[in-house]
Amino acid sequence: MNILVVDDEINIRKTLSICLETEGYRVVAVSNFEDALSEASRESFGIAFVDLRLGAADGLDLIPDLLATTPWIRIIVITAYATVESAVEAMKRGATDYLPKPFTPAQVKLAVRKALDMLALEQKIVSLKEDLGRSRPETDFSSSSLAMNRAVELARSAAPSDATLLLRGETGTGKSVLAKAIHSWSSRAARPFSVLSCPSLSPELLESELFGHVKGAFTGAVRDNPGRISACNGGTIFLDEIGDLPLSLQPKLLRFVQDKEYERVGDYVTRHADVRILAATSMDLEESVRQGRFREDLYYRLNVIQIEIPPLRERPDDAIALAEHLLLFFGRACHRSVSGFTDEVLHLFRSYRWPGNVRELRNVVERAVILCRGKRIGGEDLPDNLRPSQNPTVQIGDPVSLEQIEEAHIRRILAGTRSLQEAADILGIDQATLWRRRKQYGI
Ligand SMILES: Nc1ncnc2c1ncn2[C@@H]1O[C@H](COP(=O)(O)OP(=O)(O)OP(=O)(O)O)[C@@H](O)[C@H]1O
Repeated sequence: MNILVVDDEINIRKTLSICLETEGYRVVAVSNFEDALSEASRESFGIAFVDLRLGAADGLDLIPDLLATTPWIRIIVITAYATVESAVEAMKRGATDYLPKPFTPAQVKLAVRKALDMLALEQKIVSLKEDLGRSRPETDFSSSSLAMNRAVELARSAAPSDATLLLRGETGTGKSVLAKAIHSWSSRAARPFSVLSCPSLSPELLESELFGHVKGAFTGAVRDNPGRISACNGGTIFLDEIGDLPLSLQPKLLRFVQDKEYERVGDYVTRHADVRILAATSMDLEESVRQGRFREDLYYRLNVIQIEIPPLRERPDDAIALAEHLLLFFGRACHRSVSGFTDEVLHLFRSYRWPGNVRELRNVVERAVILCRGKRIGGEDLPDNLRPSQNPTVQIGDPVSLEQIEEAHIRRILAGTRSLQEAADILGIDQATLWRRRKQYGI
């Protein structure tokens, strides 16, 4: 945790620095308004102690400027001229606490603790909101597959280090949930975890989302954006489908991975942030390196430890165990008392290729729970593509939308091909487009 101290009295700067550093915080102490803003634009601070009288300047004016640069910062105002009015005004402008001079080390520590508790609570609320929004079944990593157990073991052993990890596996195998678990098993667990999906944004937006931008950097940049890296200081960023990171952005990410340094778009100030990078890919990254679409030096930096999640079709017992786990969750969520699957369904689950892996299984179980009218889920509750003997309901010329034709076609091609690259080649689209279609149709 970095703490900024802004006070024109050298003794206060020294005392506060000593007091906070003995508690293990990194402190940057400055004497004036300009230095405070310049430090805040260079580094990410969690807390700032701001004196209300900074020579001729008014510390109150610094509060909105600091918050504009670092929206999550907790500002504790300190002054020898404590009045109710100045305290109220400071709070109105966004300060979180008020410390009258002279103060004791115990008061300082208490104020910091309060600010940190509040920060932690806010982060927890954000992550709980995300979980609620997704209403996700609990992740279940138990497996009877040797390869899957090896992957989870490796993830657990590598979690406490700061090493960059590359998670590999087909779409829907659980790379994102494993990345989140790795973060929760690391010492960064109490700090933010952020996910950025590389194919989901244009190169320009991806750069500004990740590294931030300054006001006026491009059309539409109406205010400063600190970026995910800055907001995640002390935490972890998960870069999904890293193979789709545009070539133009790769040197910037490489520099950040190596030196933890970067610049916001439209800015020349070099910033530093302590963020662990986890990356994932469902592509053949080595092929992308050979074709010059992915930098070799970045590939090696990201690939310090590689964790391979096997596809679901290679672990049929897991498909059954996960299906039962998901059935419990969706049964409860949909208020249905469905007790299990018929033997026919269990057989289909074991033999099906699961091109969309756990994501597809999850969708299949959720749909079946909603449609099921009996006690157990039967073949009639499954989508047609799981029952190869059945005639597909969607055929060219049927009165259906183009989307339905597209979905059925993609499903059939995926079921008959050995790799995503092969499927993409047959469909005549690139892997990023195929990835977006699979997300769209839940395959
Ligand atoms: N072990 C698991 N237990 C429970 N649910 C899981 C598990 N693994 C994956 N899922 C569920 O499957 C879905 C897909 O998982 P996830 O998004 O992590 O896959 P992914 O490999 O990152 O996919 P993509 O490459 O498309 O981003 C999610 O809904 C997730 O909750």
